[in-house]
Amino acid sequence: MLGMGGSGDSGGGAVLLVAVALAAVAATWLWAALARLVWRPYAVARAFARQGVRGPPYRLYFGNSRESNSMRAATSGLTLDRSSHDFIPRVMPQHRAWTSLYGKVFLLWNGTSPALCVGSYDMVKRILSDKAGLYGKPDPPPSILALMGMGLVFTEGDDWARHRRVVNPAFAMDKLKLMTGAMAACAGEVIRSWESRAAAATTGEVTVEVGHQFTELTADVISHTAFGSSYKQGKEVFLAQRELQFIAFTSLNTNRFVPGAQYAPTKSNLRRWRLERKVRDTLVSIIDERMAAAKEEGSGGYGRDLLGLMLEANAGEDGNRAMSMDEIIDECKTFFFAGHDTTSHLLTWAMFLLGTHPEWQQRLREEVLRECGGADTPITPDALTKLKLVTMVLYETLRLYGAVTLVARMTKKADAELCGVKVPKGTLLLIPIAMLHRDEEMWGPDAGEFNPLRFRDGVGRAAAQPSALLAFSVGPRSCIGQDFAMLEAKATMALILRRFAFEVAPEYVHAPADFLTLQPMQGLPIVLKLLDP
Ligand code: HEM
Repeated sequence: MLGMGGSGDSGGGAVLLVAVALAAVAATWLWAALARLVWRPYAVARAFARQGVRGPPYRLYFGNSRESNSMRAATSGLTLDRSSHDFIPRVMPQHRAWTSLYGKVFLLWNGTSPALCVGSYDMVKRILSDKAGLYGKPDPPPSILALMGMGLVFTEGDDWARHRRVVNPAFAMDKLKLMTGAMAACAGEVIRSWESRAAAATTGEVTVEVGHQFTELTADVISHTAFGSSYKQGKEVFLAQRELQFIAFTSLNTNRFVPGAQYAPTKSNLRRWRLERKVRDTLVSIIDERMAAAKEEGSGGYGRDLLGLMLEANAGEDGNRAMSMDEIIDECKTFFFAGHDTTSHLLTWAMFLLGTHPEWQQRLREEVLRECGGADTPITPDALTKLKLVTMVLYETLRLYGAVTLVARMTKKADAELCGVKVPKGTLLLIPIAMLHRDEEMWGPDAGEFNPLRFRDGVGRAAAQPSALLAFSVGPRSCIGQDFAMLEAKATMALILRRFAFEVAPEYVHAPADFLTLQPMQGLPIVLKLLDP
C-alpha cells in the first residue's frame, strides 16, 4: 500500500512539475510577445510623442498579401505612360504615405513597430556614413537569417570589418574583369536560345518573358563566378536557396508575429531544416575540396572565382584564418541572395526602358557595335569599360527602377538625434530610396522622366549632391557587388543589342511591385526581332 501511495504521489508531483514548466514557458512566451508587439512599440511611440513627433499617419502594413491586393487594385487601370515614370504614388501604398510628408521625419507603423521615415538627404547621409555605431542594421527576421546567415549584410561592428576585409579582394576590378568571360558565356547561351526561336519563326520575331529568363541567367552567372569548376554543386545550392527563399517570404509574417514560431516542427519548418542542411553540406564539401586542392603542389592555389579569392584572402600571410568555416558558408549564401535577384531586375527594367525608348536603344546599339565589334567578336572587359551610353542608361534604370527601394537601419544607442529630435534606442529608420530618386530638388524638374544624359559627366555630377544615387547605397556599408552587377549587366546588354531590336509586348501591364525587390508584377514580355537573320 505504502509503495503504491508513494508512486501515486511521485506521479502527481511529476504532472505538477510538467504543468509548472509548461506554464513558465507559456508565460515567458506571452511576455516576449507582449514586449515585442506592445510594450517596445508603445515606448518608442511615446518617446516621440513627448517631443511632438507623431504619425499622421500611423499606417498598418501587415505584409505582402495586403499590399499586393491593394497593388492589384491600384494597377488595374494603369496604362503605360512613356514620358512619366512617376508610378510610385499610384502603385505603392506605403510610398503614397511618404509623399504626403516627404522632407520631414515622420512615423509610420511597420507591422510590428513604429518606424521613423527619413526623407531629408542630409540625414540620410549622416545615417549611412555613421561611424559611431549609432545606426546599425535592424535584427533580421529569423527566416531571412536562416536563408543568408550572418554574412556581410547582417554582421555589425568589428565582425563586419573583419568579414569585409576578407571579401573585398574578391570584388576588386582586376579580379572581376577576369570573370567577364564567364558572364558573357552564360548570357551567350540564353541569347543563342532566343536566336534559334526567332530564326524558326516566319516573322523572325519571338516574344520572351525576360524577367524569368534573367533570373535564370543571373543564377547561372553567380554559380559560375562564385564556384568555378564546382559550378554544378553551386547550382544545387542555388536551387535549394531559392526554395528556402520562397519558404522564408511566405512565413515572414507568421514568424514575425509569433515568437518562437520558427522552432515549431511544422511542415514548412521541417522542409526548411532539410534544405538548410543540404545547403550547408554541399557548401562544406565544395570548400573542403577547394582547401585540399590548394595544398597540392602546382594546383595554382584556391582558384580565381569568388570563393577561391575569398579563401585566399582568408588564409592570410601568417596562415591564421580570419573567418571560420561557418562564416565562409554564410558569405557564400549571401552572394547568392544579395547578388542574384537584384541584377536580374536591373536587366529587366533596362529592357523595359530601352523597349519603350527606341531612339536610345538604337544609340546604344551603335555604341556597342563600335566598341565591342559585331556579333561574332568576343566581348572583352576593356570594350565594356568604353560603353559610356550603356552605363548612363543602367544608372538611369537604377535611379527610376532600382531593385532596392528602401534601406532600413535601427538606432543602437540612446543618444541618436535627427532633425533636433531625440530618437530612442531600438527605433527602426526607413530610407525611402525610390522617393529620394524622384526628388525634383535633387534631380531637377525632369526627375520623373527617363533622361540618361543626366549621367553624362559621371554619377557624381548627375544631381545636386554627389552621392544622390542611392541604388547601391552609400558609405561604408554600400554594396560590395556593384561593379560585379554593372559588368554583368553591360556584358548582357551588349550581347542582346548586337543581335536583336526589341520592344515591349502589347500585353505588358505596367505594375512595378515591391516584393522586397522592385519587379514588374506580371513579368515583362518583350518582342525580340533578330537583326541580320
Ligand atoms: C543591381 C544589383 C544590385 C543592387 C541594386 C544592390 C543593392 C544593394 C544595396 C542597396 C545594399 C545596401 C543594403 C543596406 O545597407 O541595407 C547592398 C549591400 C550588399 N550587396 Fe548589393 N546590390 C546589387 C548587386 C549585388 C551583387 C551582384 C552582390 C554580390 C555578388 C551584392 C552583394 C551585396 C552585399 C554582400 C552587401 C552588404 C555589404 C555590407 O554591408 O558590407 N550585391 N546591395
